[in-house]
Amino acid sequence: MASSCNGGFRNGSSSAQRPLKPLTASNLKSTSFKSRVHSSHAPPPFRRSYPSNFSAAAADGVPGRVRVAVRLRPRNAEELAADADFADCVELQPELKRLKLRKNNWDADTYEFDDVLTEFASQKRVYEVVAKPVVESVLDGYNGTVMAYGQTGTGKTFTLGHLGDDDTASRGIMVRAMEDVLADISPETDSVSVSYLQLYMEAVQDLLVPANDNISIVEDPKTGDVSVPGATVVQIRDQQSIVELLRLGEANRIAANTKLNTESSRSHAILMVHVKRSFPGREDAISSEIDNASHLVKPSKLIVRKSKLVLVDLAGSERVHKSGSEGHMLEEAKSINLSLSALGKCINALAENSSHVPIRDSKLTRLLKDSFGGTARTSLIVTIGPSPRHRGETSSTILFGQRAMKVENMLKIKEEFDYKSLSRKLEIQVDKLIAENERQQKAFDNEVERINQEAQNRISEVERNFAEALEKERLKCQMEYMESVKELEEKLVANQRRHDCDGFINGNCNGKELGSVSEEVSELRKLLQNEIQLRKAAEDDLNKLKSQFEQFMQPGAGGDTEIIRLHKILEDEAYKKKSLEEEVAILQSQLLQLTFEAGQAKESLERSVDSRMSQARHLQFKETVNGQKAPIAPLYEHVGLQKILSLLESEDANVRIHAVKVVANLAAEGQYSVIVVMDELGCEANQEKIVESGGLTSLLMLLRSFEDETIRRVAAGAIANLAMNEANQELIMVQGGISLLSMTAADAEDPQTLRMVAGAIANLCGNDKLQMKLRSEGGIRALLGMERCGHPDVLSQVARGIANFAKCESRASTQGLKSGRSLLIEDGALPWIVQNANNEAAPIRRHIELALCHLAQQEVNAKEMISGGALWELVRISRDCSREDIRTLARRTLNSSSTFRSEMRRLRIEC
Ligand SMILES: Nc1ncnc2c1ncn2[C@@H]1O[C@H](COP(=O)(O)OP(=O)(O)OP(=O)(O)O)[C@@H](O)[C@H]1O
Repeated sequence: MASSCNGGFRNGSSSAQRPLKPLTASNLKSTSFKSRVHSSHAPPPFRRSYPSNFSAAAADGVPGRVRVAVRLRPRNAEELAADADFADCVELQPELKRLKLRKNNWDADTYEFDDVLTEFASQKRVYEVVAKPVVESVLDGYNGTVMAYGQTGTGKTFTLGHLGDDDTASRGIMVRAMEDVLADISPETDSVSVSYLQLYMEAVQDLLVPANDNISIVEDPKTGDVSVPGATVVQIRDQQSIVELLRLGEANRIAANTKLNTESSRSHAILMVHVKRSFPGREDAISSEIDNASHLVKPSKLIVRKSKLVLVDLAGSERVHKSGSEGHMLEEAKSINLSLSALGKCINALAENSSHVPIRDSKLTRLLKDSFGGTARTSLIVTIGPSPRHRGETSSTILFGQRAMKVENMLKIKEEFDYKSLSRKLEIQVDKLIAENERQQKAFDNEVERINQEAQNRISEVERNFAEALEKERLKCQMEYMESVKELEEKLVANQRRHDCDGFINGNCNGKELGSVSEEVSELRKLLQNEIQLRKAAEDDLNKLKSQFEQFMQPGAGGDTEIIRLHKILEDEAYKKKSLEEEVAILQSQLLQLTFEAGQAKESLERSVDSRMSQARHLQFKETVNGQKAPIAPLYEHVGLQKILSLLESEDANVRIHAVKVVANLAAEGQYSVIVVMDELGCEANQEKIVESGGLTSLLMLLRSFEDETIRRVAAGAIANLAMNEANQELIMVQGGISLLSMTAADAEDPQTLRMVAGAIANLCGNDKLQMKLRSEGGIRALLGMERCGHPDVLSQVARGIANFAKCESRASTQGLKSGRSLLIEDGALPWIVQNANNEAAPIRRHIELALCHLAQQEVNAKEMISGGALWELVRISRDCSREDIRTLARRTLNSSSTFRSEMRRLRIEC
């Protein structure tokens, strides 16, 4: 049968091809059994540094010849008596590692062994020479075998299995080997387990559980490794437990009393010690895959080495006639001899490099497959007795040993990564990391939430504090202002009274006191004047800057392009225009002529009107149209109103200007006529005719014209005049007049245009029916917006409009047609009203005074007026207004309001 390439009773011829050796190989190569003795300070084998190629070398194998030592048993009592006159058949030369086997008195054969142990060799010495190197190899990861072979009664069991209960010095190899193994391993990373078997009559039995017999021997088809999976395996943790196990095994081992040995073992005893050791792997031995997978946390990468120490106490070879075996014992002896013979044949085959090693001839050879010609480090001790009576058996034993010495094994370390352990560690680390990550994420989220909440709380608190502080400050300023005004007024009144009284009694006044008050008042006035001037100057500057900005913003190139484009259009239209020019010129001259005639006719009419009021209004109308002669009533009789109105849409700007002026004058004259002399003269109002003929629509259209400010100004003036008539007011609204006027109010800069627009809106403000619509179409805001102009005439119209609106609201409120606060207040008019209530321009002041009175007549406005500072203005009006009727109105208004009354009481103001 061919030997396995994976070791075990194989041909050893290839051993010379293994160049790499582990450190332990030096021992293996040595010609002696000298042990590597570790000092107590030496690190354990797995903590030694290995050459970088250690693993590779171990994997490929290193040669290791079977070591053989011979041990001579001392003469026993029987031999001492029986052989007293005879010399020993062997002579040992231990220093030369030689044994001389006497043939006769003058001749001897000399044999060399790896070690020669005399009858005086101690058990300790035997262990260190024979077994210790193997044990160390096992601890390094190799398989190892220590086997005792010899004639029955020569001391195999004594050498191997003696427990040394009475004398520890006599402990055999098994106990000592386990001691060394247990001393070397680390309980945290390593483990040791044993099985104890006997091969008896070609059956494998469990010495630890005797009922467990006939155990199968299994060979791994890939590796060739031999195992006995059915055997009991016991984990060993301490020395005591191994001794007990060995004792148990010894008790269960079959022995018999023979002539040669009272305790002759009738079976081969096999102690299998499994050593599993783990240690950190080298970085380069770890696959990159694992490195990648563990880039965050590198768990220790464990390498596991599994080795096996096999200690074999063979049954003794015997000559049946010498041992006196018969019957069953004879069968036992035959079986023993058969298995030993099979072993001898295998060793012979291996020693002779035979191509066939009869490994399957016996279970013993199958079990020892790895020990001879395999991967194990094997040490054989052959035991011999000294008696010349057994010279033949001794010679046979020596020859067995000599042949065994020729067997070359290929030692290999079997190591592997502990992937299971690594995977378990990685899983634990991953779980830990996930848990830690989740914990940190949760903590982070909570922290963000907390910071957010804190920030929100802080913002809310700051906002609340700010609002409270602002409100407090505002109330404080208001109160201080009111108190100071009150004080000043009281002081003034008191001084005035004192002065009047003193003057009445003494005929003269207290010049000093009066003088100081006057000075104070004039000082305040001066300050006020300065403020107004500064404000005007600032507004002028602002307007200048605005116009500069607008000029700056006009794109020169773009403008030029536009002019060129328009010029081209004009050229295109030139022919058309030219043809119309003649007609226009004729019409213009007709208009001028008729205007002149109309003026003359009007003057004659005016002379017949003897009224100062009408003259004043006449003058006003003349101003309104920018110097245009007003009385042109008969004009349309000559030209035709339709013709004049059609000229409003003329292409020629000049014609449009003339036409709009004429219409404006007609409207103004109509107004005049309607109010003053219509009945007397029996004339129809021009306004009605203008409106009927679509003039209002044309005028509103002209408001959209941005090209000529004059046209917008005059058109707005005409609309303002038409807006004095209630019927026209509704028409203006219907035709979208408010929007157009608001639009003009928003973008016109010319104060005169704004005055006309403000006047028109002011007129509309006086219409009770149009209040809501006017407001909803932005009329009030447009009116207020024009105060930006700052021109007194414009402000006067704004104030008039507000007064008109307030009057209508007051009236509606009184009639129960309106509830809720003033739309003026809602549109933000109150601050401006209060600010201008004491405007130095009398027309503005009067309108605002009236407006304040009207607003105050609506109880619902009272609180807002008080908080807005209007109360003090009303009090001032009730006391100081130069017009008696307004003073009375203000006083009556204040006294009729419970809200105002209680506030005045609180402030100790009398009215
Ligand atoms: N070196 C020794 N020194 C002292 N006594 C020894 C020695 N070797 C053997 N003996 C004794 O010799 C006897 C026989 O030994 P042992 O039983 O070990 O032989 P054996 O080879 O195992 O025999 P068998 O093969 O029959 O089992 C025992 O009593 C043992 O104590």
